[in-house]
Amino acid sequence: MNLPVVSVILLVVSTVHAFQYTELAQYIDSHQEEYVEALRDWVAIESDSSNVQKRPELHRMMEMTAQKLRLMGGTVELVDIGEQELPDGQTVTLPKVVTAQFGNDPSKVTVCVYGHVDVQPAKLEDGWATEPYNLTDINGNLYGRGASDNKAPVLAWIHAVGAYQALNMELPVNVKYVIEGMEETGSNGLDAMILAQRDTFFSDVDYIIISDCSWLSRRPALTYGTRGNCYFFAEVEGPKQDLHSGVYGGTVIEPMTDLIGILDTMINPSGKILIPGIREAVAPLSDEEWKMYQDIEFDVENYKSKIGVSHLMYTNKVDLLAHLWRYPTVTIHGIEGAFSDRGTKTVIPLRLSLIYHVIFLYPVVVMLQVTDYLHSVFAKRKSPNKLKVTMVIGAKPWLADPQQALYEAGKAAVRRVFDMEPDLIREGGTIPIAKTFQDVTGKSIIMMPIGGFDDGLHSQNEKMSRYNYIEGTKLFIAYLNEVSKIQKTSV
Ligand SMILES: C[C@H](N)C(=O)N[C@@H](Cc1c[nH]cn1)C(=O)O
Repeated sequence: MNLPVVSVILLVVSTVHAFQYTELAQYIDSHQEEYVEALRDWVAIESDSSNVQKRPELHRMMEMTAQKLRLMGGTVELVDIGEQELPDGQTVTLPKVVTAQFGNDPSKVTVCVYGHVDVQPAKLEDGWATEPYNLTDINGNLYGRGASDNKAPVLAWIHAVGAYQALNMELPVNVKYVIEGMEETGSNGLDAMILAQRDTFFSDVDYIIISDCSWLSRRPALTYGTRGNCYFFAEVEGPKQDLHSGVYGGTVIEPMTDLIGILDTMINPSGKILIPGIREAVAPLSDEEWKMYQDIEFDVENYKSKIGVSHLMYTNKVDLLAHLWRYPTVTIHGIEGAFSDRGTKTVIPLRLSLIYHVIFLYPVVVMLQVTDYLHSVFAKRKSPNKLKVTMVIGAKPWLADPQQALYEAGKAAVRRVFDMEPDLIREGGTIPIAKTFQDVTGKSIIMMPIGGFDDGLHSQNEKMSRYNYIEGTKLFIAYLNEVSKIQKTSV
């Protein structure tokens, strides 16, 4: 006689646990304007971590982030990570790291979402069509510095948890956040914080999720590798002051000539790195990788037109992707101290610094190889000037196995939201902290980008499309559900 009652109870239980994706997705769609306003508020903060003058803005950004999470009822901390030493020996306070926690049910999977709210520099006069710190919606694209890198993705992760809360739905996993303000300068201070909190904040974390990269095409992607990068200054110092080029030119061995001379020995016009030991340290592309790259959606013509060039270093897709994702290169960023204004100043600058990147694998190897090489090339010039080479950022590469359950969950979430299979890709940029997360916590990482292929990260007119922002939020909602299904021991 009791039978019907039991079956009713079972029915109720299964309804409560069903994933109500449709309701959550509708909630996201109907709160779209609110999310755009939240992004507008964040983009308005000039949280440029590379400019110490902007440090108060960065502190404000961290406080705003913490406050948003506090208002959602999270357990939030602003973790002091100490000071940053500047090249001139002065020190400035590092922006605090925001940690937050939603749920602590030991029977559930715990994910930790990492993101950053600092940005690269931007000025209208650099060629932006709109004010970089005033989010501007043009045809469904939200233009503003940091919109895609990485403010909208961080907000999307916050909205994802907020949607579950607003609909009174239980979160399928415990969610932690680590949000920092120094990613764009190499995540200063974060390694030490992760190490210090390994057995506390990170002790129950099962998986780490990072959404700080972009799709390669219009097809959603999951990212399983990032390049590392080493940032150098090579300074050549000559006469004790700038010199009139007519009065002294021809007698002086110029710092600029020395600097350009050594610059020309680092990489040849075909992209071959001339610094010994750098290219050779990277394994050749395997047959399996070749096949994977071949299957990836990547339109070379589209890529050329996106960046506005008629020719690239390589013509076929696989070579291009391999040189974008896994082979090292040298990129030159600037010469500090040189005359750069309009006009015809005739002066020999006394001191110049070459600012460049060697995008590669392990910073320690690169630092030694590059420093030794440049000094040896410089020595051959027999110049009386002085060369000083300094590596100011050494960010490690990261690589994961995309066969893991974590990626299967990612594929299922992409299928749910976009009704297609994601591309499995690598990223040419660096997430400086990814390798530390992997090494210190021993946990698996997935990178789940929502940025578009044409977002213009670090460039003029950076944007995030409404489509990617809103559908990306749905993707995170779906992912929380998919990742909750992984057995806690399975990786
Ligand atoms: C991929 C990520 N959004 C990013 O842009 N990372 C930076 C990290 C950085 C900055 N300086 C050194 N590393 C990048 O790859 O440039």
